[in-house]
Amino acid sequence: MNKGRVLLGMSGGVDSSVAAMMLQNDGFEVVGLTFIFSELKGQNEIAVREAGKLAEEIGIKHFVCDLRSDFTKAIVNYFTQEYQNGRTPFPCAICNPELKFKNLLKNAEIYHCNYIATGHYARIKKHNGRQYIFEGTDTNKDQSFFLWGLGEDVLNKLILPLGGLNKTQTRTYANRLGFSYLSRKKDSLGICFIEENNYRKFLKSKGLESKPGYFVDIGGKVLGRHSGILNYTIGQRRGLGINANKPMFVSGISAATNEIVLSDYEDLYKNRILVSNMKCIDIQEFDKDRVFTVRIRYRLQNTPCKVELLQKGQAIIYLLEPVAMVANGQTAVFYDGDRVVGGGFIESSE
Ligand SMILES: Nc1ncnc2c1ncn2[C@@H]1O[C@H](COP(=O)(O)OP(=O)(O)OP(=O)(O)O)[C@@H](O)[C@H]1O
Repeated sequence: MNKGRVLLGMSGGVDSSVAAMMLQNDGFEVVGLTFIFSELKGQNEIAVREAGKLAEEIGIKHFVCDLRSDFTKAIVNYFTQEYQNGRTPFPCAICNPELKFKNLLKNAEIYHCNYIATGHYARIKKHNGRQYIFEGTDTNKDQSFFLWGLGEDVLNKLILPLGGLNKTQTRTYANRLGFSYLSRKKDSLGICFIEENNYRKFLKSKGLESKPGYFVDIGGKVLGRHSGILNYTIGQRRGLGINANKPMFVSGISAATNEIVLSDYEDLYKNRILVSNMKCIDIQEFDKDRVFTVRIRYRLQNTPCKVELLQKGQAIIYLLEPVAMVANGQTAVFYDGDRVVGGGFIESSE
């Protein structure tokens, strides 16, 4: 049975490769598309070559789309700017809606595909008649956190074949179909456009200077010298080079004064977070008395909260239990159980 044509984002990795085979076995005509996002040469060549190889082996068409100049403008510039402003960027939250999925939709028209697909570990389901992202069933691998910015234009066409699998099942699937070389591939880690995950070296290569300044305590008292705000992250304890008689943590970064605020761990706990650029499927859901949960980093647990919408896409999150490690520039993603209801970018916290 032919279920229609689906355009699948193929990175050459095991997840999108298995997604291709699952879709094909499910009766879809699969068309593969590999984006070239970054200037990381070796990585692009591997992605294009590996995806092309699999496409040939399973008999599907495969195309390549060069997005390097858009990626530099939208993602690399945002990334460096955020660090310069003392914030901690989260590039996937911009890349997914603005580049990856937008261009999957655009190319789906070009290649006459009815659907789009990726190998993300998340599910798509209807709730009150509208499509939403839900957590993947494998909580360890769940990638719903990366997909909060997708609108209904994307969700109405998107298929996520791996949402109900765990990573072992994905590898077993590849093995079973005779693609054991795929099952041995390592997971991609860190930021895809940065070599060896060394973001400091990357920022330096983009001309960002580390300007030394002062470590201060919460009251503004000078505690020592730091090597430049680019070199520190919220919650950091190691490598501060401070002689204090108790553990000290980075609790604030100020680009305006070029200061890093150090404090006790308890001072990292926040009760309120201001977010901007909120996106959601149904704004009516955000009744300020309703309890959601919020996640403020990929690997952190969800915390119960209430959300008050403000003007111009801003909102205040009232955390029902205080949370540590809140970094400006990162994303806050709201859940109702395992359903993603929306998200936004963290502006400040107290
Ligand atoms: N360069 C790319 N071109 C097209 N699609 C991509 C590309 N990179 C990632 N994707 C799509 O986004 C999904 C999630 O990307 P992510 O970077 O998280 O990869 P991953 O979990 O390592 O998956 P994979 O094993 O397929 O590389 C991939 O499964 C794939 O469908």
